[in-house]
Formats: sequence, C-alpha cells, structure tokens
Amino acid sequence: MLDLKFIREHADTVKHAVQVKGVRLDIDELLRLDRELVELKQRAEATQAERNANAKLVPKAAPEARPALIQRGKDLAEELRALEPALRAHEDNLKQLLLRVPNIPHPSVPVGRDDSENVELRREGTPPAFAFTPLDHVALLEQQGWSDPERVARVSGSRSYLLKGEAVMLEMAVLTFALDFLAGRGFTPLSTTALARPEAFVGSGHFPGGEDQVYKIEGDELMLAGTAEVPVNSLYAGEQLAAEALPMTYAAISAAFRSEAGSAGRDVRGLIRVHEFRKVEQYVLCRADEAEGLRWFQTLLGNAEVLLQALELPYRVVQNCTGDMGAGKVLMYDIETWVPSEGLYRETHSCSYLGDWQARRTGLRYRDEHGKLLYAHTLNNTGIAAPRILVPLLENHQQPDGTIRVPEALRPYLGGKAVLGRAV
Ligand SMILES: Nc1ncnc2c1ncn2[C@@H]1O[C@H](COS(=O)(=O)NC(=O)[C@@H](N)CO)[C@@H](O)[C@H]1O
Repeated sequence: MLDLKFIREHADTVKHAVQVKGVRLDIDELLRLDRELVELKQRAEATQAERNANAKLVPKAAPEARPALIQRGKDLAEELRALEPALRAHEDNLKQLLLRVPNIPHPSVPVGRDDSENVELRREGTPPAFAFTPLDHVALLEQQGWSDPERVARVSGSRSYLLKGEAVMLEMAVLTFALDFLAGRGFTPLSTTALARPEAFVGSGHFPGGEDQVYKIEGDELMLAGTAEVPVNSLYAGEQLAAEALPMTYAAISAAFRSEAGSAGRDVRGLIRVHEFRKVEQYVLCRADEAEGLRWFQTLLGNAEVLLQALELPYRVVQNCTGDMGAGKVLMYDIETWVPSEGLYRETHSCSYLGDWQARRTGLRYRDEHGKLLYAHTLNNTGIAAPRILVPLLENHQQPDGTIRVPEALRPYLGGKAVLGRAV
C-alpha cells in the first residue's frame, strides 16, 4: 500500500507503476473517490460543529426560543446519521482500491511484460559436462528406491511427493544446513505455522489477487500460506517498535502450501512444483531507509548465493522485469539453478525488497531517533526450498553408477557420508 498523500502528489508516477506492472487499476477513480470522501468528511465535520454550537445555545436561550433550537439539534443529528452510510461506503471502496495500488519499481528495474523479459545479470559455476548420459531427478530417485510416485498419487493426487530412505536425509540435511548457515549470520531461527488469518495474506500483499493460490479450510477462517513470509510479516502487525529493535532478521522454516492454480501442465512430474513443500525463508524488517533496504537486499541475495555455492550448484541471477515482480516489490531478483535434464536454469530463490508497502498494510511502525513514527521496510528471500532444490542437487551430483556425490558442506549433516545411494 502507498501513502494516499504520495498518490495525490505523484499520480503520474503511480499511474506509470500501474501501467508497467500490468495492474488493472484506475488511479483517477481512486482520486475521485478520495476527493468525494474528503468532501463528505468536511460536511460531516461542519454539521457536527453546527450541532455543537447549537447545543450550547439551548441553555442560554429564552424559553420560547428553545423548542426551535432543540428541533434544529435533532435535524442536524439526522443529517449526520444520513451521511454515515455514504461515508462508510466511500471509506471501504477507497481502502479496497488502495490495497491494489502497486509499489513504485526501483529505477534499475527493466520494463517488461513477463518473465521472458527478465534480465540475466550473471552466471556462477559451470554446468557439469557428464561423461555418461545423465538421468533426470525422477529416474535417479526411482532407481535408488527413494520415491513412490504412483502410490502417493493414489493417496494424495497430482503434485504430491514422497521421499524414502537417504533422499529424506538429504532433504532434512539441506534444510538444516540452510538454517544453521543463516543462524550463523545472525538470523533468528523461527519454526512457524503455515496457518494464518486472511489479514496476514493482505499484509504480505498476496491478497487481494492471489486468493486462488491459497488452500482454504472448510468452516475455518484460517488458510494455508504458500510461504512463511505471510505469517512472519504479520507477527508484529499493528505494533510500534523502538528504533533500536530494528533490524529484525529471521530464518523461518515452515511448510508451504500452494494450489498452483493456473500452472496446469507445467512441471507435472517430480519435485519442481508440488502442493506442499518446506522452505527456510529469509525475512528482514529494517528502518525506513532505501539505502539500508538495498544493502539488506544484497545481503539476502548473497546469503542464497553462498548457500548454492556451498552446495556446488551452478546458477544465474536474473533481475525481474516490471511485469514479473508483483505489485508490492521495489526490487526483485530470482536465482535460477542449473537443471541438467532440462538444460535450463530453473528458479530456486526469489529475493525481494518492498520498502514500506507491506508495513503500511500490517500497520507496523517504529519511532525513529527524532521520535517520528515511520513504517518499517521489509525484505524477503528464499533460503532453501525443498524438495525443489533436490532436483539440481541430485542431477548435478549424480555419478556414473547412479550414486549421488554429497557436497562437502552437507557431509556433516549426513553422518560424514560422501556418497548417497548404491551403485546400480
Ligand atoms: N509449488 C512449489 N513447489 C515446490 N517449490 C516451490 C513451489 N513454489 C515455490 N517454490 C519454491 O519456493 C521458492 C520461493 O517461492 S516464491 O513464491 O518465488 N517466493 C517466496 O515465496 C518468497 N517469500 C521468497 O521465498 C521458489 O523460488 C521455489 O524454489
């Protein structure tokens, strides 16, 4: 959400953001509603003032003049009551429109319609050249007996998954490694529920607009979040923090649930796109200072890169264009990790800086050193999301005999093993 004062004073900037982000929203209609609401409020205040002034006249008036004054007071009270519904309706409509106003993209963001216009910034690591025909992750899992897609599909439908044996240990190892690594960098570990009230999805910006991506629970207002960003972003909703409480940095592990509505036909096999997964989420609350926010952006991005380098996985960093960054972002980079069986880099991380757009939605403020109340700035990035990360992990580290080489950094989490699986 943006400050209404900012929208009034920079309507063209906001309209440009609406246009380049492909948001369907009429800023002129929003500003008309705003003006009408201001007028209604002024009329209500004037009527209230007249009513107060009138009420003061009654005790001082001559007895014969009182009935008219008392009637005037009743008429004014009626006028005020009549204004209520219009005031309420205008406030609700304006609030709904304000929730759809996109954030202003950073000047460095390329204008584009969709992910095909994201810009590759750099590549790290070299995709492996196999001296044998590499298998994809589905085949690697199957030949080691580490999966059972048919049976789990019978029980849990499509986009489900089940891991067995050492693949489970690998999934746990990579998640624990990410938590350890981030805790070592001062991020407070959190283990959090994916259940959250609708307000939390509004706070993060997933609502309005992303309702079809979220699993709801029959007869319960709680919903299942697709990322720990949703509950963590609302932990301090409505609070006023002291400046010294910032920055807050979290590494939040949680289950994540996604309906993947609209993804029909995409990544239907294997572990890339499933309905429930686990993620270690990096989340930062910092002061309302763009330079500091951009520094944290680089820190969150760097953390993910160091994790991928420790996993010895080739990857590239892309900058999301305006059409692929979502309404709330100021700046967004994806990290895409090499998947040999596809001969492509696939998204494994998504790093975002949102300025005060989320904090305005959750009402999260802090008192700066001058005592001024400001909305905090928020950022998030994936630390590790499993099982998706197992796809590049298994495929890039497969050996000719079908076993999987364990990157050095993970060995302490796997009882020191350097290899997983048995030669086939
Ligand atoms: N359906 C899914 N199945 C498996 N992994 C997924 C799925 N959806 C997303 N992920 C993983 O979760 C990561 C983050 O998802 S995201 O929507 O891009 N971004 C977020 O959720 C942010 N909160 C940063 O983590 C993705 O990069 C991907 O690695």
